[in-house]
Formats: sequence, structure tokens, C-alpha cells
Amino acid sequence: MASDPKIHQFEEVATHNKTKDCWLIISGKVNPPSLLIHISYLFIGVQERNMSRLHMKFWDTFSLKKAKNLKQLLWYDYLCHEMLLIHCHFALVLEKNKWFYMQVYDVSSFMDDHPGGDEVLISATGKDATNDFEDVGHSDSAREMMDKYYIGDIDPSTVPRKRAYIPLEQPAYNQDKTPEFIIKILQILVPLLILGLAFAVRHYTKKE
Ligand code: HEM
Repeated sequence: MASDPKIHQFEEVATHNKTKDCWLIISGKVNPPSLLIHISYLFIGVQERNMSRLHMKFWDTFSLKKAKNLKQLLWYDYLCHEMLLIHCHFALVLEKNKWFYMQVYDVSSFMDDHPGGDEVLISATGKDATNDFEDVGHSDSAREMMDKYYIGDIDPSTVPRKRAYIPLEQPAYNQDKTPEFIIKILQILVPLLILGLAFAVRHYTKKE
């Protein structure tokens, strides 16, 4: 591990994107299993009022031993549920807003030795590479190696938010020039012309 880990700005980290100077941003603190556990507490422990493991723990510690009467027991029970609810809520809010710190790794000295090659590492610079890292399914020993390259955390406020998808502007659709429009006009004009012609023919033949 680097001797003096510090808080880095995202912009600064993104500039280290070469073979000889490569920094990666990988978050190790929030992973899908931990998020799943939070959500399961929310549904099993709180909503359904079934006791999740954590709830059982709270219940054992606070309720059974300390409650002197039924009212207190029920109050402790209520507190257990509320604590879980708050816990789950904060976990989800933190995850959603990326308030968990992401770690920065200087892998410049590892480029030649990385079993996946140096190109993948360079392509993972300038962004949160957590998903890229996780998608490969790195082993535990690979995760342990990371400590060696850790140089600090990212200031979460400097991480750009995911860009909203802005659909490309379509060129204005000029209905008048399409063949369908001309066909529609003809569908009205042709019967009118035939009708006019019929009247004209009748008019002249009558005179004769
Ligand atoms: C500090 C960061 C990293 C370390 C220490 C690291 C370490 C390793 C190690 C030890 C392996 C061998 C397989 C294993 O033990 O899992 C490996 C394989 C690999 N890594 Fe990384 N890696 C890092 C970051 C990344 C990133 C960000 C990517 C993707 C963009 C990546 C892509 C790969 C690929 C494609 C393989 C080859 C997998 C295979 O052939 O099965 N690695 N890495």
C-alpha cells in the first residue's frame, strides 16, 4: 500500500491514463451482495414483520432481557423495526448518491504483469471501473493484490454524474413533400376532376 493515501479529485485521476502512468478507480466498499442484504432486511425484516437475522439479534439484546412488561416489549419491538428501516433507507440513499468512497489504484508498475493485459487497464481509466473489474470475476488473490497499488480515495463530489440520455434531434419532418401526402391530395382531386368533367360533358351535350 502507498505510504500516504489521500483524497483525489476525479479530474486529476483521469489524467493518469497511459501505460507508464495508469490510475484506476475501483469501489470496493459497496458490492452487490451487501446491497442485496440491505434490501432483504427491508422486505423480510420490516415489511413482512418476519424476523430477519438482524432483527432477531436486536430482539435478543434489547427486548427479552430488558423489557419489564408487555408495553415495553412492544416498544422495543417497534424500535427494532424502525432501526432496520432507517438502516436500509440510509444504505440505499448512500448507494444511490455514490457517497461511499471509491478507491484509487496506481497500477503503473503492474501493467506488464497484469494477466488480462495492459490495454484493458488503460481502457478502464477516467471512469468508475468497478463494473469492469467485477465483470471479469477477479479472484480473491487478485483482490488482495490491490492493497499494494492503493493510493487513496476519490472525493465523491468530484465524480461526474451519469450523463442523462439526450435523444438526437430529428430533422423537422416536412409532411408536404412526402409521396403519401401527394397521393392523399390526388385521392381528393381526382374524383373532383372526374365529377367536374362529368358536369361539363353533361352541360355541353344538353345544349347540343
Ligand atoms: C488493481 C486492479 C487490478 C488487479 C490487481 C488485477 C489483477 C488481476 C489478476 C491477478 C488476474 C488473474 C486472474 C485472477 O486472479 O483473477 C487478472 C485477470 C484479468 N483482469 Fe485484472 N486486475 C485489476 C484490474 C482490472 C480491470 C480494471 C480490468 C478490466 C477492465 C481487468 C481485467 C482483467 C482481465 C480481462 C483478466 C483476464 C481474465 C481471464 O483471462 O480469465 N483487471 N487481473
